[in-house]
Amino acid sequence: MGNSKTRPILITGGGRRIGLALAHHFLSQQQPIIVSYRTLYPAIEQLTAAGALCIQADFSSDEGVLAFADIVKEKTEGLRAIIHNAGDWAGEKPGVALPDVLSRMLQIHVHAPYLLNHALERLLRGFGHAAGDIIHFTDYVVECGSDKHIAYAASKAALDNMTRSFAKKLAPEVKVNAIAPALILFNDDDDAEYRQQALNKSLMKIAPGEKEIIDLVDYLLTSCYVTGRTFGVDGGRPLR
Ligand SMILES: NC(=O)C1=CN([C@@H]2O[C@H](COP(=O)(O)OP(=O)(O)OC[C@H]3O[C@@H](n4cnc5c(N)ncnc54)[C@H](OP(=O)(O)O)[C@@H]3O)[C@@H](O)[C@H]2O)C=CC1
Ligand SMILES: Nc1nc2c(c(=O)[nH]1)N=C([C@H](O)[C@@H](O)CO)CN2
Repeated sequence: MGNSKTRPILITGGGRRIGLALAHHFLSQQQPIIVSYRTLYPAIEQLTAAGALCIQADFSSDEGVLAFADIVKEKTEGLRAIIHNAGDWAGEKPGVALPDVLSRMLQIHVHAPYLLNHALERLLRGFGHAAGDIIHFTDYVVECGSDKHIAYAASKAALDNMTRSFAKKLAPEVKVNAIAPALILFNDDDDAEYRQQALNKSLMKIAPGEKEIIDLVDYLLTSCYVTGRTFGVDGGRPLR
């Protein structure tokens, strides 16, 4: 049976930022990866050249999610882990229809992980105790809500709850955990005022970057016991 190093890790949304950093991290460890991407960035071509299996997928419809799952099942007999990184930070804004925001947030943060976990469960099982992992990327706002990203926070809260449901369903072969970040990375269009305000919201007052997430993912993958848990990576923001 495939050992953990031969079974690929699936990363959704691996074309940029945290997903891309995770992809490079695992490639540097000779860990095979499968990456879903929506936009064909040059980084995707670089990952392909480095040996990653990159599959184009748009999760904005259930059909797109399931079609991606079918391709994954054609390409591999097993998976070491699924890392649900793909996400969309949309707020309620004038001119944007509320049903569209809610539907978009639920689609990427709930429909996609829910359908992929069910469709790919077979690939995670059959390799022994705690031999498979699912990691959901939620958000610190699951704890406290967000007045400007209501649908986003609600969708991430649903994903947080699914962490415990899938942990019950898949144990002990597969562990299921969530990582709940607060500010990790700024976006390029974040201006200086926003950046200072955001930094001041945590005790640690930094945007730590992707390594903070990578190190926790590595820990979760090495554990044989931790499941059904959410790990805040938030710089002490709840204590502010
Ligand atoms: N960055 C941060 O500070 C924080 C991040 N998080 C969470 O961590 C995860 C990674 O964050 P970050 O790297 O900043 O994310 P980004 O927003 O930079 O990238 C998200 C990725 O998801 C992909 N994606 C979005 N919607 C879809 C879709 N409908 N179908 C397919 N792919 C899609 C994007 O593809 P494309 O590039 O083609 O659009 C992109 O590759 C996310 O789940 C996020 O919610 C949580 C809190 C803080
Ligand atoms: N898909 C994304 N989700 C989130 C992002 C992002 O850039 N892409 N950014 C954040 C913010 O950093 C927020 O945590 C700051 O308080 C949240 N989610």
